[in-house]
Amino acid sequence: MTVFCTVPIAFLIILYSRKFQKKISEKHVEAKLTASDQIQEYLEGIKVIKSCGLHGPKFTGLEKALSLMKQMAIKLEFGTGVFVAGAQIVVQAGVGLTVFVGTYLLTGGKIELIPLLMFFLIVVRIYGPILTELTLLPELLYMQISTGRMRTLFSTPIMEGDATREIQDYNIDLENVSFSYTGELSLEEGVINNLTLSIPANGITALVGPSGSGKSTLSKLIARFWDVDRGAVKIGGIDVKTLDPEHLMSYMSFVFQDVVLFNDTIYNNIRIGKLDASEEEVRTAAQAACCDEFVSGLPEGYQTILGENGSTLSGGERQRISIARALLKNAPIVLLDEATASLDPENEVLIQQAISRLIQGKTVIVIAHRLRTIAGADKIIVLDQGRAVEEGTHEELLAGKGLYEKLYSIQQQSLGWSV
Ligand SMILES: Nc1ncnc2c1ncn2[C@@H]1O[C@H](COP(=O)(O)OP(=O)(O)OP(=O)(O)O)[C@@H](O)[C@H]1O
Repeated sequence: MTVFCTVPIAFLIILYSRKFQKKISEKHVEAKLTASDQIQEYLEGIKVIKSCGLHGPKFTGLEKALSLMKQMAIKLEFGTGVFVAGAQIVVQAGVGLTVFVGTYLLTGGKIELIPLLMFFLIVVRIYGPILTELTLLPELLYMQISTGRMRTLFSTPIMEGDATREIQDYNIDLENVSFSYTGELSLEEGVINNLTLSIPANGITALVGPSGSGKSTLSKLIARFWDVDRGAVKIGGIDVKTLDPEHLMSYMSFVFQDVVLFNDTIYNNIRIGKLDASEEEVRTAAQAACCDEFVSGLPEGYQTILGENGSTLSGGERQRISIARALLKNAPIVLLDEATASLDPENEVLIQQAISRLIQGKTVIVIAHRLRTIAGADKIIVLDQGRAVEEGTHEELLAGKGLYEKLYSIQQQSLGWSV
């Protein structure tokens, strides 16, 4: 009798558990597909950002969200691992306990063999979907959160501002600027903290400081890659928040370490600096940036198609192309992120020559890593944990015996610190 009751119940449970399992898998696949579509869309957005580094950073708020998503992914991956391992232990212990109790009851004559086997079958069948669900639960949760964030991200209005207001002078002032990548300043120390400083027009201002002190972030806030959380960045007295990012960009050239090159001809890669430039202008810029010689040596010359992000060129050559672009653009403000990677002496000399042509008569902000290269700067600002801790010329700062002097001595001793 017991067998007759147990068998149909067992079949019903098996059937139901299969449906249940299938439902979970379908839900999982659906979530995964939605996420991958969004990721695809997101990556497209990132490509836009990269190109906007040259033309206009309207979408660079996306980059901020990317880093948030990265941090979240790391935390969730870790959490998922711990959770899944815990869930597996609990479920497997449950199966073990069932077998133990069943065997005990069988040997005590309190249950027959066939109902027991049926019971085991049911247990195994039920535990399967439970385990699957527990395993997938964190992943589903993760996808729900990340798709939610992506939705917010894509619905974020792009930066706007006046596209006609002319900047008359290029003094740059930061007034009590605070910024954090998470946008949660009240909860944590920002990357830039209540920073007030001024960068004079028509001179070279170097930003120095230990790694992570906020040099790159500061230069990108000036270019309105991101909006400050508190305070204001002003150029010629105009708050950059009120300016259209693309319009603001027309006043700036960038020579960053991570040069963005497109899978296009060298000619077109340089011309991005000024889309209506004539062939002669492109060549002149390339010559001034010490590119002409190596480009002319290539079988296809300026029509050589660069691989993905210029992978066919050396680091120094890529950088010189980005300088040619900046020279062609001829913007009054130049933001320069000095290369940290060691270049061979020949490339280093050529790059220095190209840079000195680029910065002539401009308002220049150099993010300096090797202090000896900025000893001649008009003003050096030393950052530490997002605060300006010292300001002055090279000589003044050395005499001050503060952080600059310390960093300089360390570099002099060639200990290889990146500052
Ligand atoms: N896109 C980002 N998302 C989140 N955090 C970031 C991002 N970019 C930089 N940070 C963080 O902000 C802090 C300041 O970074 P930043 O690159 O401005 O420093 P830096 O002084 O230029 O450093 P380095 O000399 O190493 O280039 C660091 O802690 C860094 O990890």
